Amino acid sequence: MSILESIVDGVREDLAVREAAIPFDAIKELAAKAPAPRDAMSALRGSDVGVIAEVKRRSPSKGDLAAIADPAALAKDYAEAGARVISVLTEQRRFGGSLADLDAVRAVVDIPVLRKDFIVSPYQVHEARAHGADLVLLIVAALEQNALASLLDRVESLGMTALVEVHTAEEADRALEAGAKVIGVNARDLHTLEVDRDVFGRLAPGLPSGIVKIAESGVRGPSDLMTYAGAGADAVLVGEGLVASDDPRAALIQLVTAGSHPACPRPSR
Ligand SMILES: O=C(O)c1ccccc1NCC(=O)[C@H](O)[C@H](O)COP(=O)(O)O
Repeated sequence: MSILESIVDGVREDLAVREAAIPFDAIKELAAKAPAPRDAMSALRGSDVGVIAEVKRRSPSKGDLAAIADPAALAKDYAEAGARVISVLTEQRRFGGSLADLDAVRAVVDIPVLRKDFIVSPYQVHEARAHGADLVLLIVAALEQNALASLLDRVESLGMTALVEVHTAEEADRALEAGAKVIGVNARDLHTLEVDRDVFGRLAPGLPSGIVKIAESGVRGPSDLMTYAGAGADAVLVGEGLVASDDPRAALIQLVTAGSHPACPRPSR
């Protein structure tokens, strides 16, 4: 069993517990009552290369990264430092996240918030909305094609944006076939955990110009952002490079400054 399959097994078990506590119809109702989602597409399509800053405590590849006792304070720092979007890992077993983290972040920032999890059920989409998420991650490698297309439709029907994650050319074709508008190319292979920063440069030229292109994983500083920008990234998604630094706010300011520097290649549309 690959690491991704084992994560998804745990996610399904935890989901069954939550669904027993709050049935599907009830979570749908809560989602319908939530304030309207923010416009994530506009946030991601800036004239500079943007940064999606992640709240990430630990990971299967690296173990503990940062304690993050106060996710709201970190999110405020991120927003003030110029993040375009905040990503909140809500998976509990491997990443130490929770929906409470999402609530805490949502309560203190006005920019779009991404629920980063292993979404395999419509329930989790409504749950994300009920907790104030504006975007939801859909990982192609974790989903059959029909499920991917129907979850994507559901995300959009709730006014949210789907960040559809791929790692191979075949997955990119599946994302496009499903109707993805925002595609994240993850440098990390979720089956082996190997990080290959060249994957974005190989896949991005094959994506249509209208697609918002996000480079995910492996950004440790401004030069990685510049490399992804040169390969056509609209934005980069950064976890470890921020949370494991001595000063996440300062580390993010460096990235945001690099993304808006005149020497930084601009997103082409
Ligand atoms: O980070 C991991 O080890 C990991 C393992 C298995 C599935 C997903 C994983 N990470 C999720 C992500 O995609 C990253 O949190 C995100 O792209 C940021 O990556 P990084 O900047 O390298 O922390």
